[in-house]
Amino acid sequence: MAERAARRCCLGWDFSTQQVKVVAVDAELSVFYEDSVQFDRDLVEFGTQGGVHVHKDGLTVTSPVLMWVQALDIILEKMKASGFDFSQVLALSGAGQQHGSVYWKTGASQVLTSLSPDLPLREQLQACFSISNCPVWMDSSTAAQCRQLEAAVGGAQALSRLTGSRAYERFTGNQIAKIYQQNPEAYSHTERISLVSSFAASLFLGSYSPVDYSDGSGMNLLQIQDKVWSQACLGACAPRLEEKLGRPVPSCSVVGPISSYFVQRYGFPPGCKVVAFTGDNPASLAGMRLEEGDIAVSLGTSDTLFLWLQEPTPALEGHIFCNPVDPQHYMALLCFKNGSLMREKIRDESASGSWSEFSKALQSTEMGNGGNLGFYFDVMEITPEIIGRHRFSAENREVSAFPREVEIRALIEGQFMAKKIHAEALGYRVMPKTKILATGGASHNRDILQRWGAVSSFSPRKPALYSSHGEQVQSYTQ
Ligand SMILES: Nc1ncnc2c1ncn2[C@@H]1O[C@H](COP(=O)(O)OP(=O)(O)O)[C@@H](O)[C@H]1O
Ligand SMILES: O=C(CO)[C@@H](O)[C@H](O)COP(=O)(O)O
Repeated sequence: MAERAARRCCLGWDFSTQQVKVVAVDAELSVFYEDSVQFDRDLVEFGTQGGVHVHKDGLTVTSPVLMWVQALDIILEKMKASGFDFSQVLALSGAGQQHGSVYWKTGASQVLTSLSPDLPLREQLQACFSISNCPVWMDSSTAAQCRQLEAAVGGAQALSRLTGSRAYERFTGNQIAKIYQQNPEAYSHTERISLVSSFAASLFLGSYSPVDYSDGSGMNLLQIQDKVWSQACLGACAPRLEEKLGRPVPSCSVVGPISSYFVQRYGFPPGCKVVAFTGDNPASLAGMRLEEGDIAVSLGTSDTLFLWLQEPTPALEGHIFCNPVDPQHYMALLCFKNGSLMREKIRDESASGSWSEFSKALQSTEMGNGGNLGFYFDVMEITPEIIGRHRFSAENREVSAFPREVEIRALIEGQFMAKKIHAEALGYRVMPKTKILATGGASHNRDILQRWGAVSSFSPRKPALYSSHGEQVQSYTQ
């Protein structure tokens, strides 16, 4: 305990789809404290599944904002109970699931700046939001708003050149437009709109934290080259939007010292710096120290593929975001919605809910699956827009079912084949020195990673595959 008390550190937070996580990192970059609060397990009163509520239309997907606030209360109390020495925290920053948005009610900023250290955040912030269920990245209910936005700026290609992406249903500008159109009263009572990342930073700051360039690129609102809001896009989405968003800032900006609430309640030093929070994928690019030529695959709730780019190359598929490390550079990203939750479903149906049974099935089947192929999209996919389960036998006939081991391998090979095909179509190239770095919950599963390595090796140039802990899972030499 004495040693822990003397350890100066920085905290990293992650407000992701299924949980809030924290890590403490010391001066040698060693992680010496980790904790998490899982929404479904630890906050059952909110009744989420996978951290979200899927509405009756099957398209609208939201999360309760107070669940995120309470998760922060719980995790800080757990840290305090474990004897964590907050006085040694020099700075903190973090990440949030991308695209989700939080709507602060008029007067909320006053509450944020005058929080009482005697009460948890949840109790004090309950009346601070004009929308209690926040749209999140899994939402695909804004097709109409997407078409309106593209029409307003001269088409999908023009929007992509300007903001890095054609209109996507989960992107925040389209979500804001839907809220303005369907609930104008709530919109007019909103004084500030945050992303999940800048919302989390605002809690620590005790005032509104700006949106950073990198996460701001996932809104269909930011001109990614000039780093300013596009007036055409703002105007197409909702009135008086610029004042509700505030000015965007570089992702590495120090946005201020920690709020006195955390100093008094937990013992943080008053000088503890809050660095702008960003999106979880940009944060992974920074944290994995991705270099040019490397490809990262994040296997969180979503599966994403991303890489560092010098120059933006906007297209009709995939996204270009501002780079979180170097504001002159960019990152490219592909997002697949049917990631971990789809794997969990097949695990439950075909492997008795056990990852080790799932692994055994992968080990007992051959690469290529005897010619059987499967593509599994239980929810409307993002890349490409498709839904349903599609299985093909070795004779290329569509079939309705596979034996369980074949089903499991078809899922994993199909998921990674789709990633490879879409990535190559966008010009991602696996070079002899390419490292493929894997992160996210499913990257702990060596058997899944090994199949991914095998699918990558269909390429004539063969990469090495690493887990986020730097362990080489598979190496292919020429
Ligand atoms: N051993 C494992 N094998 C495969 N998937 C796993 C394993 N452990 C965890 N996962 C998956 O990781 C997912 C959560 O990943 P995580 O990166 O924590 O998500 P998020 O950050 O989006 O909340 C779960 O949905 C789960 O399916
Ligand atoms: O929509 C995207 C990226 O564009 C998702 O990747 C979200 O950022 C959610 O991330 P995870 O919770 O799956 O890590």
